[in-house]
Amino acid sequence: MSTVSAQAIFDAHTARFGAADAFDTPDFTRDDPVYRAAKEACLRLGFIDADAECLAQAWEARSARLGFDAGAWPEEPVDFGLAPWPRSLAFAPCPRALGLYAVLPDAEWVGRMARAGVPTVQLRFKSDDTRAVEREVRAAIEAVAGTPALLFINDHWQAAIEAGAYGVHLGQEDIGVANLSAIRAAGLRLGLSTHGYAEMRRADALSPSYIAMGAVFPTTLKRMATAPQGTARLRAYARLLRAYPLVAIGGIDFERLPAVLQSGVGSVAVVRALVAAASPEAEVARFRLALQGKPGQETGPLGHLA
Ligand SMILES: Cc1ncc(COP(=O)(O)OP(=O)(O)O)c(N)n1
Ligand SMILES: Cc1ncsc1CCOP(=O)(O)O
Ligand SMILES: [Mg+2]
Repeated sequence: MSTVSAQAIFDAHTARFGAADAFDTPDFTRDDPVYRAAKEACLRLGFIDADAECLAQAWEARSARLGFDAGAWPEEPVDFGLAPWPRSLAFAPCPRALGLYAVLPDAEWVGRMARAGVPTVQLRFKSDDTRAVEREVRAAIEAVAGTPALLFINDHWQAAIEAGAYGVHLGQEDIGVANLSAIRAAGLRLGLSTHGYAEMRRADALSPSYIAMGAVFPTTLKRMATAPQGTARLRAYARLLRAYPLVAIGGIDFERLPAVLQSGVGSVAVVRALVAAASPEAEVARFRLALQGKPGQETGPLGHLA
C-alpha cells in the first residue's frame, strides 16, 4: 500500500495520459482521501470534471477492495458501479467484431459500401424532413439487401423501427428523447456514442448492443464538446467496457488503424477515410485486409460477455 497522494497518482500515469495545460480547482463531493487525491490527479491528467469525478469514485471503490496503489488504474466494472452480466433488459446482441464500420451520408453510399464488402454500415442522413428521412431509410434497407452488411440508422429511430432496420445509433443527447423501450421491443440493436467515463456509465445503464467511443483523433466532420481522447484513453475505456462489442470513431484512417486496434476494439468507424478516398472500394479492401486475423476481429461471437 503506497501513500495516498494526488502527486503519486499523477506521477504514475502522466506518461500514459499526459498532463493538462490548465485545470480547475477540484470540486469535491466526498471526504474520502483516496477519492480526493484521485479527483485532483485525474483533473491534472486532463480528464474533464465529470470523468474525473467518475474515476475518483472508482479509485475510492477499488482502494476499499484492494488497498491503495498509485500505479494501478481502475478498470473493473464493479468499481464504476456497472451491473454484472447477463442482464434481463439488454438490447438485442450484435457481433462483437463489427469490423470496418462505414458511417455514410445517404442510401447510395450505403449500397456502394455494402457491395464493396463493408460488414457494418450506418445511414447518417441529416434531415428534419420526415418524408425524406423515411424514403432514405427504406432506400438504405433496400440497398443492403442481398449483401451481408448490417445496417444501423443514425438518429431516426422511428423510421428505423418502421422500416425494420438491423439497428439504431444514438448520441448522448438523443438518449432522453428517443423511445428506447420501443427500439428494444422491436428487436432492433442499439449503439450509443460516448466521449468519456461519465457518458460510458450512462450508456452502460441502458445495456445497449454496442458502445462507440470517440473522438479518438481530431475530426472535421463533427463539432466535438471534448478534446480528442487519444489511444491511451481508448485502451483504458476498452478494458472497462470489455463486456460490450466496442466501436472506435473519430479521425481514424489507414495509418492510424494499428494503434486503434491495439485497444482491443472490435470495430473502427470511419467517414472521411472512405468517402474522401480516391478509390473508396480499394480503401475498403485495404482496411479489410489489415483487419483480418487481428485480435478482436474473430467472427462468430455475438453480444455481451458475462
Ligand atoms: C459508430 C458511431 N459512433 C458515433 C457516432 C456519433 O453519433 P452522435 O453522437 O449521435 O452524432 P451524429 O452522428 O448524430 O452527429 C456515430 N454516428 N456513429
Ligand atoms: C460522427 C462522428 N462522431 C464522432 S466522430 C464522428 C465523425 C467521424 O468522421 P471521420 O472518420 O471522418 O473523422
Ligand atoms: Mg446522432
